[in-house]
Amino acid sequence: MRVANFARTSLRSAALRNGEWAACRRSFASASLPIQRQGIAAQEKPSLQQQWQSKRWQSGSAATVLETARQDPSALSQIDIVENLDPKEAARLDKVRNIGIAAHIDSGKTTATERVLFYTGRIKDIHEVRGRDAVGAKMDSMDLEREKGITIQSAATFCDWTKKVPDPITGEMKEEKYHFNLIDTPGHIDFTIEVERALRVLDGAVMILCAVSGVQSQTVTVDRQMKRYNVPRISFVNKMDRAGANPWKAVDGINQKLKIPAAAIQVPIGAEDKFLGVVDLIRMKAIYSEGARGEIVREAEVPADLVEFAQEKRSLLIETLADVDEEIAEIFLDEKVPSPSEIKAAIRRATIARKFTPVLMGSALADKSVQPMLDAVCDYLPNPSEVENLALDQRRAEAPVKLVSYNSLPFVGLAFKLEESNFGQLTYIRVYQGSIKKGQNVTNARTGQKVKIPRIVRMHSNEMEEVPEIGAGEICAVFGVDCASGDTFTDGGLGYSMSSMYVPDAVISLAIKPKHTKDTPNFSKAMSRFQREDPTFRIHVDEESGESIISGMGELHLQIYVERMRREYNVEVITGQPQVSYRETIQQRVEFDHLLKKQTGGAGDYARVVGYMEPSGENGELAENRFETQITGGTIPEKYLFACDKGFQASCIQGPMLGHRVLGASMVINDGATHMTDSSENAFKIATQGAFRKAFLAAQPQILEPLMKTVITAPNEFQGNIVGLLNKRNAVINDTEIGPDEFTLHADCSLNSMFGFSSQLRAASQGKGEFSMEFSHYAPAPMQLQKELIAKHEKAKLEKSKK
Ligand SMILES: Nc1nc2c(ncn2[C@@H]2O[C@H](COP(=O)(O)OP(=O)(O)OP(=O)(O)O)[C@@H](O)[C@H]2O)c(=O)[nH]1
Repeated sequence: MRVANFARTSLRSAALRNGEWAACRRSFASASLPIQRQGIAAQEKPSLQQQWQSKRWQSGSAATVLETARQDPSALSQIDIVENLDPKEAARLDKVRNIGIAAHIDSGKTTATERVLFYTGRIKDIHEVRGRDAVGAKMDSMDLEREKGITIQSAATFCDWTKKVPDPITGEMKEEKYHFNLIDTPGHIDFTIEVERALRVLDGAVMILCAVSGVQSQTVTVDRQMKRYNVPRISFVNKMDRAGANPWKAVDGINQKLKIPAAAIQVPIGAEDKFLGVVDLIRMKAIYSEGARGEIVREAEVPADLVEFAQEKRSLLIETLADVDEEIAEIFLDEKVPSPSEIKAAIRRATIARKFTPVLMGSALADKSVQPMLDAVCDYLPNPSEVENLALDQRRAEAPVKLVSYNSLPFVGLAFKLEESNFGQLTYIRVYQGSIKKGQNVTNARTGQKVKIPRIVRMHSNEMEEVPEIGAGEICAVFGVDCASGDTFTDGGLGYSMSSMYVPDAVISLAIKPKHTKDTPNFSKAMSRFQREDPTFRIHVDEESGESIISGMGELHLQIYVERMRREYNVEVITGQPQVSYRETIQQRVEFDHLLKKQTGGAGDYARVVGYMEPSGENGELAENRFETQITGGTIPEKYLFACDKGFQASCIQGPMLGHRVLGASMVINDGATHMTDSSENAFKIATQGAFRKAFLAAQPQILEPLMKTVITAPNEFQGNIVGLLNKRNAVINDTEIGPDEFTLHADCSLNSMFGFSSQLRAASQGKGEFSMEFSHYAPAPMQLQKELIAKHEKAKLEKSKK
């Protein structure tokens, strides 16, 4: 990395000698400014933009610019608008930050958010998670969250932060007001969809780490999610007051485990119960949080005994930045020391480009050093105009178009979360372009339906504040809009749609029914609400047993819904044992020629389908199910082929072996026959299902089970016991890190073997071990298990047929 930078730097030096440095620097700065969302590779300067720029210089008129944007928004970039079009709009956006707080379980996300709300004047008092006053933190508004001390649903809020900045000329302190839209997310993997949808719509994130544990299993998951949505982040090492706190372990973890260049921009003053504050390495100032709740921020000289250490860490910060930022590399190579403003600008550029994360530290619980973290949000995370968001223009063959956070452009927003409230469905919307007003008509891009927005609110946890309008780049919630999570709304005929969030597969299921039949209507109501709100929670009726089966991300996920049913809908339920969600697949190609022919008087059924089934992936890899038709000569008309596709999709939902979903199967229909009077869409659907079943069972079928990435941390003395537990479960241990006190073990375990593991781990580690599990992939289940599952399934079918 550094070698590459050296090469670039010498080019840069040549440019400098030729007096081109200023131009070169401008073009570098603007090319690296916007970050790209939705996974489309960043372009340097699109030609359309260049065309547009020349247009801008020719016309020089704001009205023409706006008209061009309306006719062809793809010809504009955020930089053009923000820097050149409307200074007022640019100034508004410059002070907006849409941020999420995400981290491993129990790192202190909710505790830190509570301080943010207090220091920004949003709440009057601080209440703790599981605090003695039994009030609970503001963002954990659900009773269950307060009782269990865990966050279950993400909660949105907004607040204004007044940052004090020195005037560059006079040096006098002046105030700058920033507006934050903030989402606190759950840490537990079972509620991971909440993190997915928050990160999908946020522009930046604060990744919290524990000062004792550093990078933990869920930190790795959250890191993956941030990378999925190209979200830049700052890192905050919390719990500096805890015994054994060591922020450098977290910094190393980010560099080594998450592979993100990271450097501390602060060093701690004191540690554990003597933790007093931090040294700001950029300005070389000590910052203390004082007053009853740390509300007084006092700056002082760096304590003498810390000067040398702080200098050392400052040099390390500059060195790390030189690796990821060309301007600092240049200064570094010239053996000069960059100024504080040069360091800050480099951190901002590199963070927004996702090449670097600055690391801050503090203790939310001890009310220490939270305010500098808020300043860092303003300094280093992007404003909405610095993030490139794309939509697909459905009227122009889904051509990607840039959305511009500019109020006067047509409205485009994404519904990222639904919630049932006393006043009807509440839909959370991120406004990407244009503004949205109360009473305005908007169109749902998926359904084409036009809806009127009767009410707009800003959410503050479970409270809401009604507003008449929300501008571009903001987050709000609206009432009375019937839609699905992930729908795009636009002004009239804009025809744009945005990509939705990633929804992981359910891995666990259980049979459920109301205890008393009188509760059935409420049971159904609750089920349909939970399904609408949470795309990872699903319900279906098992055709063979007739039971309702709910499925989700883990035991806790399903338990929470069972509990919510009791509390919120007054429905007691009976549940079966949690079951693993298996998958069924095939291993070889099989041809079929299936005829459905029924003549029972009157109109009969006739359909013949010919083709083959084979694994849909190559070289034994699993791929999505695929249906294809290769009919020549019209032996099966188009409308019947459509019915065949439906038959295929239905067969994939309940596989022929266990009734679990099918994965990795491909079906091709290349011939067939119809009958003048007896053929129908239904006949072709049933014929395809019949062909599927026969061919599937002949194609070396196999049952797949979910394998879970499992991470266990425990004190070193229990390592033997825990490895023993894993061996009994045939787990594959991939890695073990041994620290001075604790070890961390990474293993792949089958979900089936992990039932009851938490109590056994507790027993094997005197309650000191922790583990987390996340779905990794599907793999063939052991032969013996496959046989047992099939036998059990056949037995259940037989018993049902006897009834
Ligand atoms: N010692 C210490 N404890 C802390 C600190 N911050 C939070 N805690 C404690 O850690 C526990 C978890 O805190 P939360 O704020 O609920 O953590 P979270 O990350 O929001 O938790 P989930 O959303 O459930 O993953 C609580 O008991 C807090 O009091 C800190 O700075 N120091």
